Amino acid sequence: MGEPGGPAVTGPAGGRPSRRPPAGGVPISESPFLRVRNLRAGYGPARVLQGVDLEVEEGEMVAVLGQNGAGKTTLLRALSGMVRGRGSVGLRGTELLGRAPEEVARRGVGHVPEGRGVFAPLTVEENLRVGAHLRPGSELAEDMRHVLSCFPVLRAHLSQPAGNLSGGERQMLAIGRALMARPRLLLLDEPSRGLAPLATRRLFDVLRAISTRERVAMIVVEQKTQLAAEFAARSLLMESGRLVTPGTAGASGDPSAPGARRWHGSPPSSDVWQGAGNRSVPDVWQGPGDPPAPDAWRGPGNRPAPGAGQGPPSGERSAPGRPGPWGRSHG
Ligand SMILES: Nc1ncnc2c1ncn2[C@@H]1O[C@H](COP(=O)(O)OP(=O)(O)OP(=O)(O)O)[C@@H](O)[C@H]1O
Repeated sequence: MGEPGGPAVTGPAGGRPSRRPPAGGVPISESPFLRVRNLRAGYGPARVLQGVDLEVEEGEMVAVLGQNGAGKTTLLRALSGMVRGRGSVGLRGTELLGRAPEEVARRGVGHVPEGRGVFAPLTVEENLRVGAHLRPGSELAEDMRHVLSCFPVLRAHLSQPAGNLSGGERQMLAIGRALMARPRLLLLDEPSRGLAPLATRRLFDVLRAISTRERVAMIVVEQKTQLAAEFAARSLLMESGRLVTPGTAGASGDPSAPGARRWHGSPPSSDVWQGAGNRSVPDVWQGPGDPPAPDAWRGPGNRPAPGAGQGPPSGERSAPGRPGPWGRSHG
C-alpha cells in the first residue's frame, strides 16, 4: 500500500465494507464513532462554521478540503475544544461540546495544529513525554517505542532540542507527541504543508498504517486533493463554513462499484487547489534512482538499518484488524 506512484487504495480504512445511504434519505449510521450535528462556531461575533454535519467511523481517515478561509481549521479547533461551539459533537456517545480542550484530549481526541507546534527548547524526548502527560506513566516507555517505530528518524535526535529539527522532522514530532496520548481520534491540520512530495507520501503511509492497524480515526485538513483522494477513505469539501459534500460515514458508497469516484459530490474547481507545488505534476516518486520496491521501508526519514526492526506500527503491538494497546478506552 502506498507505493509511490502506485494505485490508490480504495475503500474505508480497515477494509470494512462500505454502507450505502438509504435511498432518498439522509444517511445516518446506527452508531458512528464520531457524530457531529449542526456544529456552529466562530470567533466573537464572527460565525465561521455554519452548521456542520459529519460522521467518522473508528479507524477511518477523512480528508477535509476547501479554499482558504472556508473554515477547515476552525472545524478542527471546535472539535478539540479550542474554539467554543454549539450543536453537538458526540464521540462514542459522549458529548464533547462545552468541555475544556484538556478534557476533550482525555476523551481521546488528539489535535496537531497547523504550523508544527513543538516546544523548541525542549528535547525531542521531552516533547514526546509532554504528549503523554494525560496518561499513566507506566506505559510511557512502551508508547515511546511505538512512536519511534512510526517515526524512526526521531530516534537519532532524541536528546536534541526540537528547535534544531527540520520542518518535516518537526511535523513528525508534533504527530508523535499527539500519538503519545493514545488518541482515538486524531485531528491533523495540513500535515503535508511544506513537506517534499516523498516525505509527504511517507508521512501519509504511516498515518494510514496507524489508522488501519490501531483503529485511530483521523480528520485531515488537506489542500492537496490528489493526496487526499489517494489516502483518505472520503474527501469532503468545505465551503463557507459548511461541508458541501455529505459528511456522513455511509455516504461514501461502495468505492469498488463500477463508476464509483473517490470524490464525493462535485470535484473541486481548479481554484480550490492551493497546495504547494504544481497540481499538474502527479505526486509520485521524485527521489533519485528508481522508486522503492513495494515492500521497502516507507516510513518518514531515513530507512532503518537492516535488522533494526523499525517500521510503521509493528505487528508486535497489534495483530492486523485488532485494536492495539491504543485501543484502550479513555476516560
Ligand atoms: N483567531 C481568529 N480570530 C478571528 N477570526 C479568525 C480566527 N481564526 C480564523 N479566523 C477567521 O475564520 C475564517 C475561517 O478561518 P479558518 O482558518 O478556519 O479557514 P481555513 O479553511 O482553515 O483556511 P486556510 O486554508 O487558509 O488555513 C477566516 O475568515 C478567518 O479569517
